Amino acid sequence: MTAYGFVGAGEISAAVVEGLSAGVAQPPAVFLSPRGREVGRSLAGRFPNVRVCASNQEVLDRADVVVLAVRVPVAREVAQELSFRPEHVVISAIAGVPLSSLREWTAPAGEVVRSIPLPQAARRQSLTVMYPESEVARALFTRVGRVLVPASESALESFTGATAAFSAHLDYLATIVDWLTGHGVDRESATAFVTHVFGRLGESLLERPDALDVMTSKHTTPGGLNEQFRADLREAGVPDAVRHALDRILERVRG
Ligand SMILES: NC(=O)C1=CN([C@@H]2O[C@H](COP(=O)(O)OP(=O)(O)OC[C@H]3O[C@@H](n4cnc5c(N)ncnc54)[C@H](OP(=O)(O)O)[C@@H]3O)[C@@H](O)[C@H]2O)C=CC1
Repeated sequence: MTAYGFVGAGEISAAVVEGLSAGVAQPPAVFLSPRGREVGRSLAGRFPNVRVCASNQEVLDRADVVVLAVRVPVAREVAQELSFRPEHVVISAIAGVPLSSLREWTAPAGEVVRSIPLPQAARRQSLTVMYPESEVARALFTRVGRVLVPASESALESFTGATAAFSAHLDYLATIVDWLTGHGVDRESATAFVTHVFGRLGESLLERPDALDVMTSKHTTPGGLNEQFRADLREAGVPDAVRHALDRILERVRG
């Protein structure tokens, strides 16, 4: 069975490793780099298939499939210090580092793939965007959810841009909670209501491919309250602000 190595044992590696291991009858062998000691120790303590190596190079020596999951500023230095082999398949989770750089840093590795695994990998519910198509990367990410391969590297970068919207989305929900608490509702009830309503809305969106259009029109009765609220936000320039902010993220992602 394929052995997986992870250089960078932080939040996203922990999610993928948990998805590969938790409750799996025959989990693959997983080798972790020594940095991020807390995460590594915890994963190795929970899962017998997981081992923390003495060095980043040991990870490469033990695994043919190597996931790079360090932060952008250290990525070049970390990769260039290592000796890759032609048999290595390198799967980068690092946002904003193009395939051309990754190939240069990891030569003579045989295959290099970019990916955007999601934290839901821990529950095997990631929808991992990856590029280019790769049987080996697909096999890894299918173990922790589903896979989406866009038409180009540039499209993968657009998906990276979209991931920047998570926090603002949660902030929008927190604004509604705050507004409720300023209008006669205690914080606990406000939070319970908002997380319930929008959590269930999220579940409904997953049910069918056209759900976004269908749900939007279902919740926009002509002359109704939702229509008025949406029109107010549009008039205030919210969609344009979202597009502009995403454009700025994409510029940053593309360096
Ligand atoms: N979090 C997410 O949802 C997603 C993250 N990504 C990408 O994955 C990458 C990692 O993100 P994330 O997991 O959140 O970051 P974290 O900061 O949680 O993890 C990064 C890990 O890299 C370790 N590290 C630092 N220097 C080295 C080194 N020289 N050798 C080996 N390991 C090192 C850190 O160790 P220490 O703690 O000791 O500093 C830390 O454990 C980023 O590039 C990010 O863009 C991609 C998709 C989703």
